[in-house]
Amino acid sequence: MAEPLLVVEDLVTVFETDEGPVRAVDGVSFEVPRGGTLALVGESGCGKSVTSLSIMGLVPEPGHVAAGRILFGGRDLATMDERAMRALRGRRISMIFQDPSSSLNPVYTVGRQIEETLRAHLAMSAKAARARAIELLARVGIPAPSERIDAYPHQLSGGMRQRVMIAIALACEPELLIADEPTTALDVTIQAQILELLGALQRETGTSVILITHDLGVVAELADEVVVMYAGRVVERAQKSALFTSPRHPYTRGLLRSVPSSTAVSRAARLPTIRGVVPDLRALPAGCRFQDRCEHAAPACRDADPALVALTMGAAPDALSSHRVACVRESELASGALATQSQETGVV
Ligand SMILES: Nc1ncnc2c1ncn2[C@@H]1O[C@H](COP(=O)(O)OP(=O)(O)OP(=O)(O)O)[C@@H](O)[C@H]1O
Repeated sequence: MAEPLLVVEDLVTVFETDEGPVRAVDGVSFEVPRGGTLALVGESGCGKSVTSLSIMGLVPEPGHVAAGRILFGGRDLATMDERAMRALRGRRISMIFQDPSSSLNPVYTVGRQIEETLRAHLAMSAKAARARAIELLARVGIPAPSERIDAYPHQLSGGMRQRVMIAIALACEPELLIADEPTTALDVTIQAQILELLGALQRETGTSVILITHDLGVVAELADEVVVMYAGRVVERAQKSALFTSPRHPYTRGLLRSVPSSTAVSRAARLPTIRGVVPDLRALPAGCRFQDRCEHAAPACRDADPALVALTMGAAPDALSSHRVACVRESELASGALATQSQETGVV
């Protein structure tokens, strides 16, 4: 198998707060294949954004990467100094955020902002950068790009601003694009257009993508592999089709309970509400972090925080090595031993 572009290994990111340390990301591991799209999903506060900020070297104070490795092109980003990170950011790794209004500078034209990215990393002349910026605006579907290049962000719609952000992110043809809820701030028709654009650009450029989302419709549309996070940990990881057709962790089952199959996921399929609340990261229960919300919780679930392990039974052969789940009752659930209880009570 080809070497992955990015390997995140046992990543721990901690915020040192007045109430004590908060392990926002606690032993997270995954790989991003070249040209592939990995989705990070989970409820608000589970650590998706902190994971991506850790990769970018942008964890805000009082946070820091406390352990683990983030291997990219043979180098560990977790220990890289800020100067080296700055050379990578925007060049080899880019990020688009949820709200383009807060990422674009309101006092500069969009053209200037694209040109600055190009010139900072690619040693281009002003003239060449302007020509390339117009090309990029055209590529992301902005009409009349040679006029819009001189527009200020407030003169563009939200969807157009997000297209500009995508143009900036892809300006230097990065190997990895991190898209953090890229369509959440947009209305539904524009969301579909932006997703289509992201998919098309990815196919065209071969850029690897980490997609952070609450939206299972977005996952169904763009992801190859899915990492499900809960309270700072990965609870399940699988190829998209395996995850949608045979989710194994009770939390993933809960998230997907109203979703019949990957092909039938509607664009509006947001994460449904699961009873109970996410535990306070400063006062986690002993054992599995999901136990208080899990209908299958048993005394064994309090013994230890379950490790993420490859499935032992019932997985499609080609998914065996990649479908992993962190639940001590996984094989009972898979064998159907707990199915009756599940049918009686409704899943999670
Ligand atoms: N600046 C901060 N100070 C202290 N704790 C923080 C800070 N930022 C994040 N955290 C902690 O990290 C946890 C994970 O946050 P993160 O933003 O990664 O969640 P998320 O899954 O991306 O949520 P959302 O979908 O709402 O963006 C939070 O629940 C919080 O406990």
